[in-house]
Amino acid sequence: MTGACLLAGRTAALIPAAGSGTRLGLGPKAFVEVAGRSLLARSVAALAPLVDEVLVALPEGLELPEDLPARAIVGGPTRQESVHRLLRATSAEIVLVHDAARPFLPTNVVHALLEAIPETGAATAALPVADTLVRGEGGRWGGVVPREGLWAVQTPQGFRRELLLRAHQAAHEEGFGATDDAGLVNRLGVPVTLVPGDARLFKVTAPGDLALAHAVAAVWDAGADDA
Ligand SMILES: Nc1ccn([C@@H]2O[C@H](COP(=O)(O)OP(=O)(O)OP(=O)(O)O)[C@@H](O)[C@H]2O)c(=O)n1
Ligand SMILES: C[C@](O)(CO)[C@H](O)COP(=O)(O)O
Repeated sequence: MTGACLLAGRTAALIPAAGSGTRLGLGPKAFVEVAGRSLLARSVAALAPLVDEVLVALPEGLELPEDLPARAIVGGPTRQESVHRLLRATSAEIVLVHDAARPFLPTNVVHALLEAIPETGAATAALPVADTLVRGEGGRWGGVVPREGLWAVQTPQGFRRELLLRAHQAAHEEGFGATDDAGLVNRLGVPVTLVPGDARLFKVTAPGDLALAHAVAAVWDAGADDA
């Protein structure tokens, strides 16, 4: 439990995996396989050795494969609600929230995140934006958005559980929706530390991402996470 030892208290990995995978179009996405292993199995395998427990939110009616070292709960209608339920299902002091849909998680990113959490109680993996950004207006170039200072946010995201639970409860009561958990915490006025992510941590979202995932798996599965 190398990573967990950096922090006092128990650490849990919370994996929202209850999505329907509409954009990918192959059924519940967490169960889609890349080179013989599901996205969920890959995410669980990356985190289990680094934390005290792994909790997974699944679509209603689906079960966790027996060989995965994790505990399952039923997820909610949105990613935010799935994470809220996961938070209420653990008593760990530190939580790492990681999309099942990001199957290639390098160990060094988890270690960097665990080291960063004590600073403010919240940290996320993210990458500086490297492409030119433009606003699209009716399918046409609507003007450049300066990319200086812009980061693309990934998971995992790490928090003191009490802080993230407070952020989720506030959002829930106010009917506020966000696309990630760090955004909910920052909304409370708490700074979120940005930790360098990794290009291989891309989210499998659309069919084209699956081809990329197969290519990464060929290298990843041969040489662990320093591929
Ligand atoms: N109600 C939901 C929706 C999403 N997720 C999870 O949140 C992560 C990121 O979501 P996304 O990539 O959008 O997955 P889906 O919701 O399955 O995709 P889509 O929007 O194409 O249906 C995924 O691991 C997904 O399983 C979840 O736990 N509960
Ligand atoms: C949480 C996330 O992966 C960070 O980039 C992202 O916001 C999830 O977005 P989605 O539209 O729910 O896939």
